[in-house]
Amino acid sequence: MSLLQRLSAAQSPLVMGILNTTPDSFSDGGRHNSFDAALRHAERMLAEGAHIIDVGGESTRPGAPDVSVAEELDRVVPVVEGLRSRFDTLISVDTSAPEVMVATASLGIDLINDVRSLTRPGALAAAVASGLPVCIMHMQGEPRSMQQNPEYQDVVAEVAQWLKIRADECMAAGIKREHLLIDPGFGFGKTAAHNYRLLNELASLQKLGMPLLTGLSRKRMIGDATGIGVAADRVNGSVAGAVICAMKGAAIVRVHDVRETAEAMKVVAATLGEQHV
Ligand SMILES: Cn1c(SCC(=O)Nc2ccccc2)nc2c(=O)[nH]c(N)nc21
Repeated sequence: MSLLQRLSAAQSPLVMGILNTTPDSFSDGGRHNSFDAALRHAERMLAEGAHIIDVGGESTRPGAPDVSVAEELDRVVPVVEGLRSRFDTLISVDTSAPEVMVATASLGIDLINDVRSLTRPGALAAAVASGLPVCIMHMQGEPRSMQQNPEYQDVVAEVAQWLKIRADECMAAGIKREHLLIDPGFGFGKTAAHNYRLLNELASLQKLGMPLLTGLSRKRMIGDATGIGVAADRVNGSVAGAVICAMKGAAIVRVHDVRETAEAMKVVAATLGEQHV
């Protein structure tokens, strides 16, 4: 089934497993090992219940070095080919580069996941030409500086307004409305207070009429609330966040800890599924 078909059939959010292809995410740093390790990681996430694998070639952490398009292509294209040939899974590509969108669209991906919402030169045209569903995400500023001093009058209203305007611009450029997903961008130019206000009022974004994708897994906002400094140790808080997103209407949750999240989504499905007893 296509991504959109899966979304409409689901009783609880689809689980999007995060697959990092950046060599620094593997101890040896070698390219070959990174490829094998990435495919093994994807295989494990699929076995644990992931519906979508999100393949990213560029780290968007504050302070992360810029990655050339060539380097991003080198990391992402082989992994997408490997996933497509080995597994039956939905694939999203986490990129802002039009060249990467074009290259991976021809390989058969199911979603463009651009944290910059197609604002790079050529990205909007590439997304329109691909005919693929696109997730647009709110970010205040740029990854390098976005966390220095995030400020809003009303973060929920401003994020909603920004997403509506950007969605309208994408539709005006030729992206079909049913191909647009929206995302509040937890951690992208927000303080902990901003992030938790957005989480608490997530349901209000449903008025925009597009499926919600959320990604708070292992992020600083979870660390702030739990006092856990090491990202990989933030599993319980991340699963709690995914459940809150699910109960407030998220259609896709982007996570590191697939097994734990997929189990939690079964409890969500049991809860939300009981509409007519
Ligand atoms: C690619 N991508 C990212 S990368 C940032 C990240 O995971 N940081 C992070 C991860 C682990 C620990 C600390 C920070 N976040 C989103 C999101 O929230 N929504 C969508 N749609 N895509 C996204």
